[in-house]
Amino acid sequence: MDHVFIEGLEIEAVIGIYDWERRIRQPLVFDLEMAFDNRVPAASDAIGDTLDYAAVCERITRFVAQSEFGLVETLAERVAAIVLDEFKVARVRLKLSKPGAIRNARGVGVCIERSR
Ligand SMILES: Nc1nc2c(c(=O)[nH]1)N=C([C@H](O)[C@@H](O)CO)CN2
Repeated sequence: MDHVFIEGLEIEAVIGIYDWERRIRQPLVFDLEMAFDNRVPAASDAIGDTLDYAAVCERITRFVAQSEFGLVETLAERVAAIVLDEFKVARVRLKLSKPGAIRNARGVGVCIERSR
């Protein structure tokens, strides 16, 4: 199966379980791999036939920037649901990284794969 991917989408949000984390915004990084048959847009050369990665980035950014979840697990699940429901994607693999959350680790977070 083909994919459309988004790599390193950076968005700041309120995220975390500690009191100090509720008072600041922290950077989050999203990587997504979305199952999509790219043969149709390849044949038509029409943006309307694509899974438009710009539209997906815009929607995720709008949602995440106003979110205030405690766990990265919750946020990842909600973003995956938006991609599946609103963009008619059959399967999405999503990695959500919270860089700088743990000293000496480049990033921590979750990887999930969900399908409709
Ligand atoms: N599996 C998880 N572990 C932890 C999370 C989380 O969201 N999922 N969050 C924290 C804290 O918010 C941490 O990021 C602050 O350093 C700890 N563990």
